[in-house]
This record gives sequence, C-alpha cells and structure tokens, in this order.
Amino acid sequence: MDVVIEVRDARIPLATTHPKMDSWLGNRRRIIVMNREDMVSADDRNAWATYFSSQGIKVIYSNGQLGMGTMKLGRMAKSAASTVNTRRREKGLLPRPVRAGIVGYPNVGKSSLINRLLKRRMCPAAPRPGVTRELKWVRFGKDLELLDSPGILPMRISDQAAALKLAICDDIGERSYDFADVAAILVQILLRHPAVGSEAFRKRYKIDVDSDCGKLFVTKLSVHLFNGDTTQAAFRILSDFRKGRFGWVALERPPT
Ligand SMILES: Nc1nc2c(ncn2[C@@H]2O[C@H](COP(=O)(O)OP(=O)(O)OP(=O)(O)O)[C@@H](O)[C@H]2O)c(=O)[nH]1
Repeated sequence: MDVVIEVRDARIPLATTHPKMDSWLGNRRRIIVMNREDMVSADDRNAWATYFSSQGIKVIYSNGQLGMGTMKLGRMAKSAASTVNTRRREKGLLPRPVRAGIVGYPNVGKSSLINRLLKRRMCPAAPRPGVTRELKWVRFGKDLELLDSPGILPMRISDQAAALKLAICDDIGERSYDFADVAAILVQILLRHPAVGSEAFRKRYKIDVDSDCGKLFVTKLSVHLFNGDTTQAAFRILSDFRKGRFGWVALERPPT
C-alpha cells in the first residue's frame, strides 16, 4: 500500500484505532477518516478537527451512507501518494495506480465508503460487525486502487473502557458482551454528558432517574416497560442511543 486510509467511528475516535496502527504504518502516509459524521454534534466535529490539526494529522469527516466526504477522500488519497509516481518516473518506470488500503475496526463503515466512492455496490455493507471477510482490491478510475479489508480488532482489548464503548456503538459482535452491563455503563456516561443528562431519560421513558447508578436505572426501566426483563430494557436503551434518540453525541472528546 502507498497510503493507508484509517476509518474511525466519529463517536469514539480513540477507541476505534488499533494500538499497533502506528507501528504498522511504517513510513506510509495516513489519512484518518472520521466516518458516521452524522452521528455526532457539530461541536464534537469541531473539537476533534481542531485536535487533529494541532497534531498535524490530516482528517476527513464522512458519511458512508450518504457519501459526504468521499470525493475529497479520493482526491486526498491520490495527492498523498503522488510521490510514488514521481519516484517511478525518476527511475524511468511507467506510472501505476496508487494503492490505498482502507483499514479500521468492524462496522465503522469501510465498505460503505468504498461503495460511495465508486458509486457502485462493490463491497458488501451491512449494519453489523464482521461482514467483510476477505481482502478485496477495487479499481477507482485509472489512478487509484482501493483495498477493502475486514475490520481488525486486537486479540485482547486491554483497555476495558474502550471495549465498552465499542459495544455501545455496535462496533463489536453482540455475542461478546452482556447487554445489561453495557447499557448500565451507557446510562452512566449519558447522565454525566453535558448534552444529555437525566432530563433526557425522564422525557424519553417517563420515569425519574433516582441515582447516577446505571444498573439501577436499567432495572427500573425493565419493571416499568418490560415485566422486569433487564435484557430487553438494556437493548432498548442501547438501540435508542444508536438511533440518536438522546441526540447525536460523541462518547469521546479530544484529550486536553
Ligand atoms: N448513520 C451512518 N451509518 C453508516 C455510515 N457509514 C456506514 N454506515 C452504516 O453502518 C453499517 C456498517 O457499514 P459497513 O460499510 O458494512 O462497515 P465495515 O466497516 O465495512 O464493516 P465490517 O465488514 O464489519 O468490517 C451499514 O449499515 C452502513 O449503512 C455513516 O456515515 N452514517
């Protein structure tokens, strides 16, 4: 690969980068794509854009479902790797298409972005992690070759906070976590979130939040709506968050 396009989930840009990414990159150019831009607020987008630009890192915001950001991505990938053909020409070799590898965690939107870029459904995309299972090269015009790859997770996610956020955002398979535990943590995060808070829960479920304990709230909601079934209550809270029913908010803000 000449250039690596690393796709992240804009709601959790830190939890969706592989700890080994920097060492794998070597001296290849990297473009970070903050996908799912529609699922965070303008304030979140600005905060992360400022953070990355202060680090001198190129980022693009995109929406893999509707295609926003993809043309810019194509242009950036070509220009980031333009040195490849300059060097080839210097050696008397013919130019070849630039090879851009699209990498990232499961379900962050890699295949959707490629399909949008190509304006064709070349790569299967679905609302669950683990759909892409093999490496696949696709041609974009005469200048660019794109590699779609399966989402890669570390063997063991040592950072438990990051693992919980991946579960909350549906970026890891449902079989790897317990709905009630994950929903309880989500409730705690949202109660403390400046753009959400307890009023959002009261309005949505018509019950009061008695404490900042997420587990207690999941139990209370289960009694209120689901005959005491905590798994169903937990599933409702998680899917409401994923559908933006608490507002579109990022779960991570840039480090200060
Ligand atoms: N709201 C929203 N949904 C998106 C966006 N990009 C992709 N999706 C949806 O997210 C789901 C996952 O997208 P994929 O393109 O299959 O993700 P992937 O990274 O290729 O997934 P793996 O095959 O698991 O590695 C699909 O249902 C897409 O329609 C986006 O920017 N916004």
